[in-house]
Amino acid sequence: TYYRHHRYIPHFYRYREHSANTENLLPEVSNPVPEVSQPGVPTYPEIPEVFHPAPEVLPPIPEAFHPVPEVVHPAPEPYHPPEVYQPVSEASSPVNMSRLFYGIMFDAGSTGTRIHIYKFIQKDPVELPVLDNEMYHAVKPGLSAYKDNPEEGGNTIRQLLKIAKKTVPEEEWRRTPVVLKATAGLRLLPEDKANALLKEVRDVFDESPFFVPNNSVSIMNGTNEGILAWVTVNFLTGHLYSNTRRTVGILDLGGGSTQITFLPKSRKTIQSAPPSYIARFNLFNHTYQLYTHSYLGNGLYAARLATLGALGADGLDWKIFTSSCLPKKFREDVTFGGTTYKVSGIPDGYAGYKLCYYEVMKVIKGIVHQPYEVKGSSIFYAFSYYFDRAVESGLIDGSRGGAVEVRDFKKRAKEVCNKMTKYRAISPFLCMDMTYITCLLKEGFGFKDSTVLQLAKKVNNVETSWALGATFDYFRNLNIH
Ligand SMILES: O=c1ccn([C@@H]2O[C@H](COP(=O)(O)OP(=O)(O)O)[C@@H](O)[C@H]2O)c(=O)[nH]1
Repeated sequence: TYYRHHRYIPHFYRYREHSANTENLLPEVSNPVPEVSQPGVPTYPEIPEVFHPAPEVLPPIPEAFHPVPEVVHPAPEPYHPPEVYQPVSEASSPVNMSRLFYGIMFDAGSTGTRIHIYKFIQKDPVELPVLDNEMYHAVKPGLSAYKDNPEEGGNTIRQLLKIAKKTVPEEEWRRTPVVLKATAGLRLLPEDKANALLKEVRDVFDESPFFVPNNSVSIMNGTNEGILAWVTVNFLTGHLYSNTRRTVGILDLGGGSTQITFLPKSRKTIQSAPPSYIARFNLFNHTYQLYTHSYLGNGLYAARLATLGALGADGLDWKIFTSSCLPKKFREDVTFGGTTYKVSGIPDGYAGYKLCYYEVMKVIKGIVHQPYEVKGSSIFYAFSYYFDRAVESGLIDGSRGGAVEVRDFKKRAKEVCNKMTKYRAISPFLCMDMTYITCLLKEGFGFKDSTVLQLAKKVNNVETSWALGATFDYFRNLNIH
């Protein structure tokens, strides 16, 4: 929680290694295009194909395929080991003849920097390549907090790279790409400050032993952020394996921005959307046309400040920003994106759900577009702060996640706001956050009370984040347009 920023020393707050289970199997590579290798540029096994037109009736699964129902189905053609693979030395190979490769993706978010180290295995010749596991690690605060001290920001990256060096075997370092993509935190900074941070990261990458591709450090645009999270979740849930139109939508609530992405079923959704909200990308012989939008300034932490009237305000040294969403006696300095604000409840005023709802409406009304189809029956996966707040408020169990209806958020928001003292210890912002989430879902996107949201932090043991999709995009250009 950022309001305790002054106690933050950048530190590792999560460390885990987990193996993706067999549902993360990547099906076989089809027709690998031999790559012309360029000096200094390592070559990789192709990210195997995750999209095959599914035959109408599935023939029995041959032994060569892991028998994972729904996720893997036999490819229509016999398997030919791709020719582009580099021989992998025995030392780096768990079993003889196995080929493995790694990808390192940094997520420089507004509230934290995370490293994802993905390990893919290509077993030869009868086994399929699998996404074997993800090493995930995070530090707080995010890079933007170092806007006036980029060197220190660079040190957080250096720290995380140490984990990469421990995770990736030394003989793989040289051909393991390291990429960083920044999201809302850097988008919200003045260009010169953001560029100084990016340059610092580039220098840190350059001094590392990993492969630093061209353009490996950048600010990602909101459209790509939405699409790549959609790719991750649909891959991990097995929806990219068959040629059905069945996919799941995603709702991502970050600190600075929020994304909604889904595959529209109805033409009207596409026709009635602002043209920039429709994006296309190619995934293995198929062009997907998605509804996607990222609302900059509508992430949870940016929305708090907007609700308080503090975002972009002047007189920050002396102004105190108040809200009826906060406990009356609450008073604290809060920091977001390296700027500190004085915030308080209304000591002799009213607090509670109704007033709070009215306040947060300002941040949403007329800003968030309601897609035509969202009232329909698509399944949406909601993660990031949707998940965190649902856990904090007791809506779901943190280790298992679960499905909730939009009306559950509303019910819990009312309870939290009308019993603020009870929830004060969990977070003084819980009422504001829960009310904002309710308002965003209902008044913003236009979800019905009965819409079911699948809340997840991980799917099949892999973080639900755009980072895996971005790694696919790196290895195999998805050609987002
Ligand atoms: O692999 C990840 C990446 C992010 N998050 C969560 O997603 C939110 C990230 O918001 P971020 O700081 O990235 O905001 P943005 O910059 O996207 O607005 C926080 O709840 C993180 O804990 C996560 O759970 N796993």
